[in-house]
Amino acid sequence: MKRDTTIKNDLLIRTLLGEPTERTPVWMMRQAGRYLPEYIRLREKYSFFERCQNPQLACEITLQPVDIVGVDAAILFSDILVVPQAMGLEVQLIEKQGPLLPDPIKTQSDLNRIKVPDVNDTLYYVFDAIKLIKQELNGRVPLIGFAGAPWTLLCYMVQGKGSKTFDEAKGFCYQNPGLAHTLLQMITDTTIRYLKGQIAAGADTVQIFDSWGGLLSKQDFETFSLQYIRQIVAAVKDEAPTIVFAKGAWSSLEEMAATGAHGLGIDWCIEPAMARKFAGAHVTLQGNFDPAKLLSPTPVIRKEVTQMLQAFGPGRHVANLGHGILPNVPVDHARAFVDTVKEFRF
Ligand SMILES: Cc1c2[nH]c(c1CCC(=O)O)Cc1[nH]c(c(CCC(=O)O)c1C)Cc1[nH]c(c(CCC(=O)O)c1C)Cc1[nH]c(c(C)c1CCC(=O)O)C2
Repeated sequence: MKRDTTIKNDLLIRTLLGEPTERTPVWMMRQAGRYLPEYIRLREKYSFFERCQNPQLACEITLQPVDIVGVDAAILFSDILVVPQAMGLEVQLIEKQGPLLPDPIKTQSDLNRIKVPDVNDTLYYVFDAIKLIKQELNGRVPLIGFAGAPWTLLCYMVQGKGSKTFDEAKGFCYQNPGLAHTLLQMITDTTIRYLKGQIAAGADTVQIFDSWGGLLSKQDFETFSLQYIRQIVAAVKDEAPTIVFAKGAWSSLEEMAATGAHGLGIDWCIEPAMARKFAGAHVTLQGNFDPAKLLSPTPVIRKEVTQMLQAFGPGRHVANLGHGILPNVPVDHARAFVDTVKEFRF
């Protein structure tokens, strides 16, 4: 495994690899953007995909939470939906509504419109951003690269927009399993190339976001999600520490640990002790503070974060939220979360 030995604060990498650390590392999913006034100002000037495609802007946004909140890792500013875009689908981001894919995949002829692209032709801007970010980070903290899990990307590529249930996407899988598996394999092949490209450009670790994994039964999670995640983890885990976050899919923690991933993200609906029992001793757990709890008064945040750290116990834990930070969280509440972890010792 390639390892950047110039990183001064490498708590995250050491924790993912199961090495001893002085304290628990901390970062927050979706930490770049949304709740930061410095980000919102940039949003007024540039469209979302302009922010993703311009390496200078992506770099500036990636560094904001490191400078402002003091997290132990940077996560690349981009989006999981740049992959469907690179495969040939149009993706728009509508202010206050979220993603819109005007021509979603419904039939075989829709599938013929997309391809497994050369990532160097289509996603070069992400690799350029990573190179610039690594330079600007100058070894302060590691850089996390990421991609959406094939199942979560299928949800958007078929449904065409966000949804609480993704019932059209699920209906597509149950009515046309052959098409669904062709699409999932195309996304998987693209994602493997994409994550390898991110690691080659300098990402120190990568996370696979399966935000909608919890919509599937345990059996369907294996069929439509985990068998593809397994391929991705197998392809990248020897190049960089790999984290799998499948929100709500706690009933498959044992199977996810068996993929060989270094870290598993969990949400706040499962207790740390239970997650540890399912996942076993040889994987790092990441999570699992309820993002809405960051709306509590800061003394409550401090007390509950301390309880969370004690519940996970020392070692093999990366403190994080159980899902992305909410846009309406005051910055000092995010800072209270981070500071509590950084001050805590077992
Ligand atoms: C499902 C999903 C998406 N994108 C992502 C996921 C998986 C994680 C999760 O479940 O939260 C992942 C993502 N999206 C973004 C990042 C950047 C890095 C980070 O800070 O973690 C990451 C890791 C930026 C973004 N991606 C998006 C924004 C907000 C739009 C804006 O700032 O104009 C940001 C900062 C847009 C986006 N992109 C997506 C949605 C549903 C939306 C709209 C709603 C929202 O704000 O989350 C798809």
